[in-house]
Amino acid sequence: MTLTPVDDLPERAVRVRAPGKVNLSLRVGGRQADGYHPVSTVFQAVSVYEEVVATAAEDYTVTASGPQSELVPTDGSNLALRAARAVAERAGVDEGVHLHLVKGVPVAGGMAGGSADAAAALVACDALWSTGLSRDELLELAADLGSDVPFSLVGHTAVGQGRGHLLTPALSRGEFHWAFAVQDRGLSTAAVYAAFDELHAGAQDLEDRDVPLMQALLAGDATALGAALHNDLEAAALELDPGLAEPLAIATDAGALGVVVSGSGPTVAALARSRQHALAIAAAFTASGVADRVLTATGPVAGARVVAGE
Ligand SMILES: C[C@](O)(CO)[C@H](O)COP(=O)(O)OP(=O)(O)OC[C@H]1O[C@@H](n2ccc(N)nc2=O)[C@H](O)[C@@H]1O
Ligand SMILES: Nc1ncnc2c1ncn2[C@@H]1O[C@H](COP(=O)(O)OP(=O)(O)OP(=O)(O)O)[C@@H](O)[C@H]1O
Repeated sequence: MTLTPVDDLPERAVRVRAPGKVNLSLRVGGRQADGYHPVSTVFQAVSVYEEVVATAAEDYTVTASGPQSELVPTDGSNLALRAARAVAERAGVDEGVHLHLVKGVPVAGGMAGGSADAAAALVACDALWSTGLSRDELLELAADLGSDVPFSLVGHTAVGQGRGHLLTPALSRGEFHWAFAVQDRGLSTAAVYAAFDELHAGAQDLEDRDVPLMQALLAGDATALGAALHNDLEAAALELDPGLAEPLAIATDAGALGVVVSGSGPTVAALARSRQHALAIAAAFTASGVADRVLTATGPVAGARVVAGE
């Protein structure tokens, strides 16, 4: 098969874009026998993107560019490379691929950057090799790669249950505006869940706690959404990284409608009234020196999709 060359892509190459996420609500139960925690979460995909360019090759290799790309492993542990191998194995493909990752999502930042790479690689390899895997097959491969990978595939807004991998689409009206305080230092997701165990003995009740949040989304009401933001991992992230109290406070002072640690942190997500207000909160983060980098974004946005080379 020869794919039509598009813009600067070589022949037999596919470019895919996948979004990062914010957990608008993340409720966590007690650790299960398999080492994971049952969660009830509401994901929103945001316009902070990873790009993956997959080029036909004999071997499996990966390179990365963009902010913090030096932190991304380029050996077999790379989640995107593992995703490519999973597609090949499932579809019986006997060739390799070179993946180039353009990092836009913070690394180890709680916004699912590695998961977005994996979701993008699944979609890219499926297209590159014309494997024609079904949506359900891709979702199954995604869940095996990581709890957040299925959501990076589907995007928009969804409720996640189980490990976070069982998704139900949720209705959301309009566009929400965000400012993010990004840190160079990452937080290990496993370490944050372990700190959560130390802080919380016994299971939490996960049932029906997000009715006001779902209503806020349905109404497109940013003020109500801001009031409903919630993260059970926030105290654990703050325990491991007490400095995160500063961006949380700065965003509140700057009039954020709500502010929350994103997933397992350390990125802090502030919900703004408008695009202008998001820029003002980002400027407050920068001026006060509480972030190594700032981002502004909107949500919800689509999941992993081919942008060139199909
Ligand atoms: C914090 C969140 O980003 C919220 O969406 C996710 O729960 C984490 O998703 P992820 O990074 O894809 O996590 P995985 O790669 O599946 O798991 C990494 C580690 O996090 C812990 N983990 C993850 C998900 C979960 N429901 N319970 C857990 O205890 C486990 O120690 C696991 O070994
Ligand atoms: N393609 C990848 N990009 C980034 N990190 C990767 C990748 N593959 C494996 N990793 C490893 O996974 C770790 C977590 O990376 P990631 O950027 O996905 O964290 P995260 O955004 O906090 O994840 P989540 O929000 O899903 O918990 C990194 O420290 C890195 O060692």
